[in-house]
Amino acid sequence: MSNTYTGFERQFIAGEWSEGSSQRSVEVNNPYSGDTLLSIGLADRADLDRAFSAAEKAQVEWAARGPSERSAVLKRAVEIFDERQEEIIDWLIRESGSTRLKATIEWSSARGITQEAAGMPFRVHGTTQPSDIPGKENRVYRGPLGVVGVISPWNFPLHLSQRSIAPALALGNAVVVKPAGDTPVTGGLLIGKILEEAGVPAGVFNVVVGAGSEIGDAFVEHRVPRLISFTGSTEVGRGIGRAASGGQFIKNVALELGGNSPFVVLDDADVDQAVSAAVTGKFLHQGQICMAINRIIVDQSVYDDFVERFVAKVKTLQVGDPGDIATAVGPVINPKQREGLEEKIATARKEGATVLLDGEIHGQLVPPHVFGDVTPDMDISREEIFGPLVGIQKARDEAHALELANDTEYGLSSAVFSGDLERGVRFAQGIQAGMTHVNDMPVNDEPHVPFGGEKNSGLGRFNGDWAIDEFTTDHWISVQHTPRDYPF
Ligand SMILES: NC(=O)C1=CN([C@@H]2O[C@H](COP(=O)(O)OP(=O)(O)OC[C@H]3O[C@@H](n4cnc5c(N)ncnc54)[C@H](OP(=O)(O)O)[C@@H]3O)[C@@H](O)[C@H]2O)C=CC1
Ligand SMILES: O=C(O)c1ccc(O)c(O)c1
Repeated sequence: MSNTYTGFERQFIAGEWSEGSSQRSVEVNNPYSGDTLLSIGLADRADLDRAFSAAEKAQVEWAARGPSERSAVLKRAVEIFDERQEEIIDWLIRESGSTRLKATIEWSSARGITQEAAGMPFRVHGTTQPSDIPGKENRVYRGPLGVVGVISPWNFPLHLSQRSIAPALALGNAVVVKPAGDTPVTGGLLIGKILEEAGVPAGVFNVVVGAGSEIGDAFVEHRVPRLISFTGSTEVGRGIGRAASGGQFIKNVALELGGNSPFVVLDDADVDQAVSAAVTGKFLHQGQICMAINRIIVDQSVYDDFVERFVAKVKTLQVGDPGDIATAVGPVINPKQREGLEEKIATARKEGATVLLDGEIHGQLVPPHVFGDVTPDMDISREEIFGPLVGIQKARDEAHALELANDTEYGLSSAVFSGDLERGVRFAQGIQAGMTHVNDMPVNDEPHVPFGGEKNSGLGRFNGDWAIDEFTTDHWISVQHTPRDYPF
């Protein structure tokens, strides 16, 4: 393995590391120390055009390569993930404020989807279909879309880019990615270095670092991309969906948006196990996970016992330096997110929630806050928190717990604890969500199972066969073997 990667102050376009052409630049800061990690000149629309043109040109030859060739590049990328594990984890800690535990989980997730994608070139199947027309043979060819545009967020920047990039490339597409402004390295440029080292041809993979507000619309409305794969807020996702389907160049969208995950504890649950799952499912990455617990709903018969044990366990969490292996709760990503959490805390208090646990905020370190006697109409129940805060609601019975769980515009992940697994499954089937975990936390993702949401949590699914569906398309070709009789 060569020395650690350098030269992240540039765009990665057409296989070249080049200065951004925008007049604007962005400083990338360590959310914990405040240190400036790097400054990068942003991409402008001309850079964006160059990236999409390079991708469009390179994609044709890339798609024509045999499945083994495309697979080999992704297998090499997996080896590089292994060789550079500590370097990758260190960047996640410094750029996104990930604790060492979370950064290791994210490294593993991104490696895992890359490994899963390495097998995808051999899993693309066409079909033949019967025909009622004499002499006609119906063939359905499944092939790549062309160029895929990826827009990713700052919370799991490496994995939430790679889980679109790796399958798209494996299936013969080319990719242009726009990472979040807070995490241009782990959200895109680091992937560029890895894929460049792995042998991806020039132009097949491109990274444009630019403000969503400056090039976002141009990115989505561009003539070249056939799909926009977006992960981020529901608010921005709505606009992207409109622009992609309503612009001059219509294209598909895959939207993985906000969540409001309910964590339900039924009257026959193992309370100790439920408490352990709830603490990790809420406070991993300071709650900045789309699947993170957003509402805890506990049957009235075990409410007091759960609250006492939950608060006691949360008090033991170490808040501080994300590089310290003992730290459970690190910094939130930026001052804007911290200010939003301060507002949520004040609103919860004003709306009458009982403060069960709070603490002093220092810089971007927001200690866990727990509120009791929360009602479904409170802001802390209705909006995605995306931070280390949580409200606990009391359910009269199972039916009321399900009513509370579904009282949300979102439907991403969810969880239910019960001493009877099949009762838990029956309850899960009543939850309006893309994912539900029985006797586990809602924070789960595996590279071969469908990941995605319902309602305002988005459109589409990631991983495994679902990614193959997402990043390929069908072309029906009929072959008329014998002359056809026409009425005119
Ligand atoms: N479901 C999930 O996984 C996530 C949900 N969220 C939710 O979103 C909230 C805000 O987080 P935030 O990171 O600001 O999320 P955003 O949705 O604002 O940003 C996500 C990505 O979209 C880009 N973007 C922003 N505006 C546009 C646009 N008009 N066109 C194209 N791309 C655009 C951003 O670029 P840029 O960084 O340059 O603005 C970033 O790369 C969080 O508090 C949380 O509630 C956030 C992250 C992940
Ligand atoms: O959207 C998210 O926050 C998120 C985080 C981690 C994952 O593995 C994932 O699939 C999504």
